[in-house]
Amino acid sequence: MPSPRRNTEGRPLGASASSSSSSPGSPAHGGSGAGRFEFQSLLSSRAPGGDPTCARLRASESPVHRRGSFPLAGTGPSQAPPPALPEDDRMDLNPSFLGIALRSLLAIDLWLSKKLGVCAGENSSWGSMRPLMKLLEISGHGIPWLLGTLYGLFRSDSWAGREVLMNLLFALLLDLLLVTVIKALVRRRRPAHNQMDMFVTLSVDKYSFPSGHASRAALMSRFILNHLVLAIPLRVLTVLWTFIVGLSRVMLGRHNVTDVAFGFFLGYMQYSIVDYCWLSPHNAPALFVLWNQQ
Ligand SMILES: CC(C)=CCC/C(C)=C/COP(=O)(O)O
Repeated sequence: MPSPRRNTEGRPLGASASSSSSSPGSPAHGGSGAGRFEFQSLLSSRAPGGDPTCARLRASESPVHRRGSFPLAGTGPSQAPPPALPEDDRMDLNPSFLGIALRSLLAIDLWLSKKLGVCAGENSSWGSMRPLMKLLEISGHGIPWLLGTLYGLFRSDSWAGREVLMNLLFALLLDLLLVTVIKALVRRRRPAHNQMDMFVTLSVDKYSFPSGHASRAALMSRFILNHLVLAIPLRVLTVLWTFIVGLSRVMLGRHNVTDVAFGFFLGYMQYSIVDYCWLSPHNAPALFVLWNQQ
């Protein structure tokens, strides 16, 4: 006997409305899976050979329309519930272009990140490059940057140097704070192929969005380019380092591409904040009091 056609959740088509209206992925439920169905329905209504009349009918039968024309089952005892529709058809709801664009971007992001994660494990295709990638990881880690800045600050014997280093410290702390807050709010898990063997992490570092290394690298390179007088090759090297640190995050499997892209954007913007709030002995004398007493 031929088996019945099944929907994306594995239920037979034509299952009753009540059995699906409370499922997490159903539009009526408003669960996270709703967009998935919208995405699929858009594809199916545009498939070659698809019936455009059918697509129009589906739109007019969506719960959004139905809600306006007659109440949901169970809300009015005297009215008959709407006729049960095949479940796939009920999923075809006002596809939002923003939702589709975001979901498509996410799908490309996951696919590309997996493809680029060639150093995610020792047995990965570029597994032998893993130690080099981990070296890059340390070069963009918060601890060496914080320790180096503090060391420079206490060793510096010029006011100009102290001012720059004080702002560098402020930049690093601001970055740490913003990345922590965003990671805790977004809570995007690291890619499944990542091995959690990172050097000194905070509890939010189980999350991947945004990449702290990418934001720090972008912030540091903008800071360095603006406050250090460097020869052109060193300036090029600084920018190159930023991009390589970002790429290494994806190659190590630590991040998806969008985590790194947003990290770069965040670090770039953070520098603008630091520049705007530039600390000096004039506007923040308390921070420089230690040296005033010497
Ligand atoms: C413990 C300190 C001071 C910083 C944590 C640095 C860190 C582990 C950031 C995570 O970076 P990704 O988000 O790029 O993995």
